[in-house]
This record gives sequence, structure tokens and C-alpha cells, in this order.
Amino acid sequence: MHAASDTQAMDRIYEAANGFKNWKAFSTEILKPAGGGISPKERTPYITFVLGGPGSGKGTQCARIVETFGFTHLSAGDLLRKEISSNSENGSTILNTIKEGKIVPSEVTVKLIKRAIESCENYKFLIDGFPRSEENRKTYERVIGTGPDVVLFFDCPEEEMVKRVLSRNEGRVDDNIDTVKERLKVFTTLNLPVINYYTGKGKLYKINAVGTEEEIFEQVLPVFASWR
Ligand SMILES: Nc1ncnc2c1ncn2[C@@H]1O[C@H](COP(=O)(O)OP(=O)(O)OP(=O)(O)O)[C@@H](O)[C@H]1O
Ligand SMILES: O=c1ccn([C@@H]2O[C@H](COP(=O)(O)O)[C@@H](O)[C@H]2O)c(=O)[nH]1
Ligand SMILES: [Mg+2]
Repeated sequence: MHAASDTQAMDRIYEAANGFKNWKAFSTEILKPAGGGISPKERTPYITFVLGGPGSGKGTQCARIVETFGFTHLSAGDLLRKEISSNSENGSTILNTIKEGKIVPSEVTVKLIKRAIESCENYKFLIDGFPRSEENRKTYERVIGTGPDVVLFFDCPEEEMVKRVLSRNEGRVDDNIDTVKERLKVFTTLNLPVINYYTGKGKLYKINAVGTEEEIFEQVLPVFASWR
């Protein structure tokens, strides 16, 4: 019989071993397709977390990285918004949380990210807008069994972020001054510790997010140079 903490530790090891169930790279047998190459799904996934405050330009720069380097863009916010529009059982809770500018429970978001990764043929991912808290980060690492390879941080002054969000005009329920103020507060108190954590791990690339889209992308390019 195991003590509760032993059982939890064993659960974590089990989950880590089963993270990304469909990835052959995580099993003992690596299958080679005819022709000798390794298909994308059999490769160890390459994960980039893309962080920054609301309106710092994460989505805009992700689109360019996708175009130039062939990554798959997974915006955690978009995955949550899709849950709302698909009338899932969590839909109304997610909607209210987004309206308030707060953070959706980690289990919900990590499940959506894991499902999106597993159902994608690609192995290079940009996970945009996640993790938003240390709790998010720890849940991801526990469920998936590993952290990101690289973390991008778009550093932008609050005044500029507010200006961009309020002129975005995409009909988002959280693009209003009250919700933006709360999102900025959440960013400072809960998201900055994640950024500090990855700085300490030597994985963080800080990008000055002020300037034209092109000027900002010039700073992003060297991070992905080996994928050209
Ligand atoms: N360098 C830039 N200069 C001016 N405006 C920009 C720049 N980059 C993006 N924008 C605009 O700012 C708005 C916010 O950009 P984007 O949606 O990429 O930010 P985000 O970080 O993904 O925000 P959120 O976290 O709220 O999803 C968009 O309308 C976008 O067109
Ligand atoms: O990991 C996440 C990502 C997002 N949210 C909620 O969604 C909104 C919008 O996110 P964007 O990245 O700006 O599209 C965010 O304010 C949170 O309420 C989340 O909870 N967890
Ligand atoms: Mg975005």
C-alpha cells in the first residue's frame, strides 16, 4: 500500500510516460516509414511558448513564424473561444472567465492543448498565450511530461498594449477597457513569474514588441534560424 504522496508521484510518472500517447518518439519502438525517413508524428515535438501581455502582438508574430518556418500555431485563447462556440459543457464558465479577464482552470486548457497537439501531423508548435501562471505551467509539465524547448516573450509597454487592444476591432468580448485592465493585472501578477522562471532556465528570448511588425519579426528570425 502506498502513502497518498507516493501514489500521486506514481500517477505523475504514469502520466508523464503516457503524455503525447500518439507520439512514437515517446515509446520504446520508433517506427520508420518505408523509405527510411521519420514521419513528422514520430519526431520528438518541438514546443515554443509565446508569451506577452494582451495586445503585445503574439498572434501577429506567430502568423509570420508559421509562414516562414512551418510551425503550427496553437493559440490557447482561440482554443478556449472554440470551446465556447461549440457549446461544450465548459462553454459558459470559459466565457465568463474570459469576460472577467481571469484564467480558465489549468486542466481545461491543458486538455485542449494536448488534444490539439496529438491530432496534428506537424511536430513544431507555437503555443501562444500559455502558460499564464505558474500553476498553468506546472499542470502542463505534469500532464505532458516535459517543458517547452524555447520561450518567446514580447515585451511591450502597457500604454501601447491598451491602445492596440482597444483598436483591434475583432469583436472580442474582452477587448474593452475594464477587462483589459484586469488582464494587465493578471499578466503582471501571474504571468511575469512564468517569464522569470524560464529566464532562470535559460530558455527565454525577450523581444522588444514596439515598432513595426517587420522590425519586430527581424528580432524573432534568429531564434528560429536553425529551422530554415
Ligand atoms: N507592431 C505592431 N504595431 C502596431 N499594431 C500592432 C503590431 N503588432 C500587432 N498589432 C495590432 O495590435 C493588435 C493586437 O495584436 P495581436 O492580436 O497580435 O496581439 P496578442 O498579443 O495576440 O493579443 P491577445 O493576447 O489579446 O490575443 C492587433 O490589432 C494587431 O493588428
Ligand atoms: O491559457 C489561457 C489562455 C487564455 N485564457 C483566457 O482567454 C483570454 C484571451 O486569451 P488571449 O491569449 O488574449 O487570446 C484570457 O484573457 C483568459 O481569460 C486563459 O484563461 N488561459
Ligand atoms: Mg492573441
